[in-house]
Amino acid sequence: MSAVLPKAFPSNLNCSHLPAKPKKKKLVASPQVSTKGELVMDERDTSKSARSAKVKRKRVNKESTFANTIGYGDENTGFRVKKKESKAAVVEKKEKKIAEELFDGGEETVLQEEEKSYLSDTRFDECPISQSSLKGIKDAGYVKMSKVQEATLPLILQGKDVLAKAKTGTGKTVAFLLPAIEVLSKLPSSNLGGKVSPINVLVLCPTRELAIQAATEAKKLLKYHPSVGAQVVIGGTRLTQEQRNMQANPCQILIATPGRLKDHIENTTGFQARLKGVKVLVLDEADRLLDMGFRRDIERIIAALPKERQTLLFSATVPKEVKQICHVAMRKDHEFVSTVEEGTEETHAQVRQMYLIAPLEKQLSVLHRLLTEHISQDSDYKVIVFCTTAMVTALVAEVLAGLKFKVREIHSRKTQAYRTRVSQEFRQSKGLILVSSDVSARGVDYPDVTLVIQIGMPSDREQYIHRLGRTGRKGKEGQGILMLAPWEICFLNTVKDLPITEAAPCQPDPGCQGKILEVLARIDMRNKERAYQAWLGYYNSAKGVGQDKLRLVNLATEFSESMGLREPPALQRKVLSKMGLSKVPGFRSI
Ligand SMILES: Nc1ncnc2c1ncn2[C@@H]1O[C@H](COP(=O)(O)OP(=O)(O)OP(=O)(O)O)[C@@H](O)[C@H]1O
Repeated sequence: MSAVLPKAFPSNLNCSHLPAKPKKKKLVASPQVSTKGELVMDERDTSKSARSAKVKRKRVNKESTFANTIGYGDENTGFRVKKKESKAAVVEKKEKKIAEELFDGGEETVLQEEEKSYLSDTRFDECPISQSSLKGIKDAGYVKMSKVQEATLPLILQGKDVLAKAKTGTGKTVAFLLPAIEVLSKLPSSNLGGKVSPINVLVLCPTRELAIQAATEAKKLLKYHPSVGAQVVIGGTRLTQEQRNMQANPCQILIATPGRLKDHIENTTGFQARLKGVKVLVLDEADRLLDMGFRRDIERIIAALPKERQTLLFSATVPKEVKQICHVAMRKDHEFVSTVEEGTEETHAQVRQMYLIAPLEKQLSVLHRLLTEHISQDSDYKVIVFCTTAMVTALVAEVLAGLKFKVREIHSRKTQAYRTRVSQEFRQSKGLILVSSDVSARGVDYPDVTLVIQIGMPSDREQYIHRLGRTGRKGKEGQGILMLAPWEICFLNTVKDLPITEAAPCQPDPGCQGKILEVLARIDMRNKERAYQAWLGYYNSAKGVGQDKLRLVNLATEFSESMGLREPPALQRKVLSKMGLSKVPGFRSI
């Protein structure tokens, strides 16, 4: 099913690359409903909307039946109440309320129908899991298992090592936490309860935000397991504080980022001994944790764990290399589970993907146009703009704030307290743009993100998929736009099997470039220098771009011009040397 894009996104806009968000149709009487109670569908309704229409039609029929019963019925008058007998006034009021609820519910039903795609038919209460876990699940509002949860639970409960692949936003966190908690709850009680109990479940996550989020999910599931505790150890917080927390509170489940965990292994008294209790090791975003950036830390951590343990690897992307090296962590006879059908895309069909090509000097004004269009279409907009590096993220956020967009920024140069606060705010907000580096690329579960924009080529295909996966979660619709400079087109080769289509060229608003230059002129020169250096560092090691150093000089100059600079900033000699660029003519150094 490649490249079939729902026509429900018409390209009838000024900026025609931006799909219009299908308007939620309220099921009050409207011209869309014929006198026969059928839904009149316009041309845009294709298979998906037709599916929704079925549900809507059901509601409409319900409405007319209900309307007949209570004396509504004139569709053209908006189901106004025909006042019959005055003694019926109270009843009428009640009925009207019910009718309103029914109609509001109609819209919700449509959404739920669409959202069901990631769920299986199996209910949690049909599974062999403890009452305490079931109560936690119920309180969390989960009734049916998602497909990946259904597929992995029996295997994990049998004690198998599992490598699991399932699309973004389909409930992988619960898929590994729930059975891990079940394994824990079956351990002899000597393993539980004491304040300095061994660590039994170790979950590793590549980013701090993700670790915090997994801990929050664990706490929901542990609500009725009073003697079991989950703690988090992540960078950017005080090591001593974490040491105290792990001493003072039950900590059978530890959720950690690799660097900080290694720090505890090396510096926290008694920690290694506690790790000897690990029965289940989880690598969330396993492909990321096993790539070169983390591999050493992971090997060091695994060396500190008992060999007799169960290991679970989860991710939305499992490239071949991961299958080849997963023996680093898992037993040979592990099971590979994928809920992504062979030959189908790893991205969601309900997320429309587009790319557009814009030279660097136009990218900010194109971004301005994309955001303005999107905001005008959807007052509940929630957008993530991904940038290549932390300092470029900071710069883009500053420009967008200067252009009066409602923006927050998140990247590794911010303190952890700030990151946690912004992350929390964005999770709960609507009408907000989050400009982010890859700290938000994987795993972070922000509900109802309407659009993901990626500026510049992502580090690889997997990162593209994970960033895109911040929208269209739990079966909802979403949009993704990848903005590339003309010389980044090579990246498209890596995603050519995905249904990503080219957008029509975008004409920025006249006058916008002038405003952007004004904003750029007000930005501190140091921020531009940092962005330039970071940009250079990123593309210097980017596949398909960084090899030709002479070309890189020109591209970096283009980037500095896009920030309104006449000449590129000078870099410290040692920085150029670290990047292997000190002998390349054309860079200015100090
Ligand atoms: N069975 C379920 N029913 C309803 N909602 C669920 C269920 N399981 C998980 N969820 C919710 O689905 C959302 C997505 O889950 P989660 O973040 O674990 O997805 P994921 O597959 O790990 O995504 P990613 O690949 O981006 O990390 C979360 O808000 C979670 O609370």
